[in-house]
Amino acid sequence: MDLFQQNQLSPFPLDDGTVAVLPQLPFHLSNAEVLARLIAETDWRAESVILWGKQHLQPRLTAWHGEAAYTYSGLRLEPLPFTPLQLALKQAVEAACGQRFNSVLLNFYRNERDSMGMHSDDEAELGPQPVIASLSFGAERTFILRHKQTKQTLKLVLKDGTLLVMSGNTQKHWLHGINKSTRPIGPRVNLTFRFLF
Ligand SMILES: O=C(O)CCC(=O)C(=O)O
Ligand SMILES: [Fe+2]
Repeated sequence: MDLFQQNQLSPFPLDDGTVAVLPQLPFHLSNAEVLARLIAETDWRAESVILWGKQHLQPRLTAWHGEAAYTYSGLRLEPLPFTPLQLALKQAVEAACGQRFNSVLLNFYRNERDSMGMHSDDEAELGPQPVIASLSFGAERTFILRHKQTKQTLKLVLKDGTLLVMSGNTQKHWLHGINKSTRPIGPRVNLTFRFLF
């Protein structure tokens, strides 16, 4: 293996989309310290969303930080300013993927019962080819990608410190999500950095 490739994103083979993975984002703090600080310092919210006309509590906690409000599933999230830790993580992610971001959605999966339903991040304010940089800390969870037409399903285990970047037509042709599990799973925090136009 070429040692110089270890700090670079590697493409994950995918039809009709572009996904790349970096197993460990270079950062000056340990993954454990980042996880502990994100859990303790974030103003976590249990948000309700409207699905098929009914109000549901999301099966995870969230926070929205950055420069613009975000609207999805009938929910309008007013942004909080970036914290110093979030800004440092944003800079590390920007350096790794050569893209700028102005917002971040934080997701806190408290245990195996927390999840995220299959969706595309395809809101108009993300532009026609959104670049979404997803950074994970804590327990491993399986990230599922499902093609909207062919139903091809791919699974990727997202480990502590992993950066996954979706770009190109990924949101147009693929859904993604995180399933619940029957096996006990510890806490995980995921940050999805986005650019809102
Ligand atoms: O937790 C994850 O890995 C997925 C997060 C996600 O898809 C999102 O925030 O839109
Ligand atoms: Fe997403």
